[in-house]
Amino acid sequence: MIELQDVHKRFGGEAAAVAGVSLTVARGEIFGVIGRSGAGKSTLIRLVNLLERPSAGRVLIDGQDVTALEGEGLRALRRRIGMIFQQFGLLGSRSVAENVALPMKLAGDRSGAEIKARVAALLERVGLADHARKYPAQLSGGQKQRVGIARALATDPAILLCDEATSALDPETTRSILALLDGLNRELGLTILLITHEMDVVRDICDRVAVLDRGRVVEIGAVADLFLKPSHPVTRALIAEAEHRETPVRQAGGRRVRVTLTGAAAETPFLTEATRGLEVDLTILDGRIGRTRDRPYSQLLLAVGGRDAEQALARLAACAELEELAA
Ligand SMILES: Nc1ncnc2c1ncn2[C@@H]1O[C@H](COP(=O)(O)OP(=O)(O)OP(=O)(O)O)[C@@H](O)[C@H]1O
Repeated sequence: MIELQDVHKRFGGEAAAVAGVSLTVARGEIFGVIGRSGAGKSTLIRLVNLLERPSAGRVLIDGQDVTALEGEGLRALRRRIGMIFQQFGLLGSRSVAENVALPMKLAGDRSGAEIKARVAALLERVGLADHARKYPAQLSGGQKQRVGIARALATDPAILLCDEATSALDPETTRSILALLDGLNRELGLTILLITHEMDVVRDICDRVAVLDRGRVVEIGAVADLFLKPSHPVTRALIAEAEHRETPVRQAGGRRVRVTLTGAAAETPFLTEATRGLEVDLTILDGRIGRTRDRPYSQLLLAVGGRDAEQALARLAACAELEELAA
């Protein structure tokens, strides 16, 4: 659906903002790109709808090379790709309904009555049916982003690009906007490419994620895999920051193992089962329990000692992924 092939973007003589990125976003997927400030995220997402032109490489949408599109071809592409922004990008002099109607008016392929009906339906869907006549300045940040989403969907795009769409919002409003995007993805099969510097956003809503560092993808994969077994230092640091913690502070004797379970197994009493009837000293040194978009996970750092430690570890290994760490 979205395919970037060895895409580069250089501004003047500076180091390349995007330095050879290749990735594919499947139809109907929510794909996240995460990275620190300056990593090249905004540039990357703007290359998809050609708000920026690649210096080298190709951008394909549904198999079509769009890199060289101009004029009507480019306008048609932008109607297939909606976009929302951190600062919402609404026109302050237009009402909510007028903001949402604008892309349809510009496209010029719907009657006034059709536009009116579609604006009403879109505002209803984003929960703003009662705010059509208001102006952006009268809305909260979350409401403004809802207008942004309605406007982005006005031309019925198959793809939605989200450029730090929740970064200006508080945590609760962020969750409500993510829930809206999640629902739209499921209902409409909307493909969503989002960029963010927040690992929480990726964990809650994305299917897959790429980590961008200095214009390059340093790690890519399913969110649960990357989140629970990060291999690149940048990924590790982003996760540690999101969880507000350093590596474990507790100490205990015995063998140190990291136990990871995802899916239904994560919600079983696996510690009880692993130690039932055994003489084991089990200390939980650290733990992460939560869920990614599609599955629950439990990841515990344990110290396992006592006479039957071996047996308990064997039982754990049978139901979980087990990684032994240096003591
Ligand atoms: N129009 C431009 N002209 C010159 N340099 C640019 C332009 N846009 C971006 N850059 C540079 O490209 C690099 C990547 O910027 P970009 O905004 O894509 O990163 P980012 O990961 O989105 O960061 P942030 O989250 O801070 O926006 C930076 O060094 C930036 O200064």
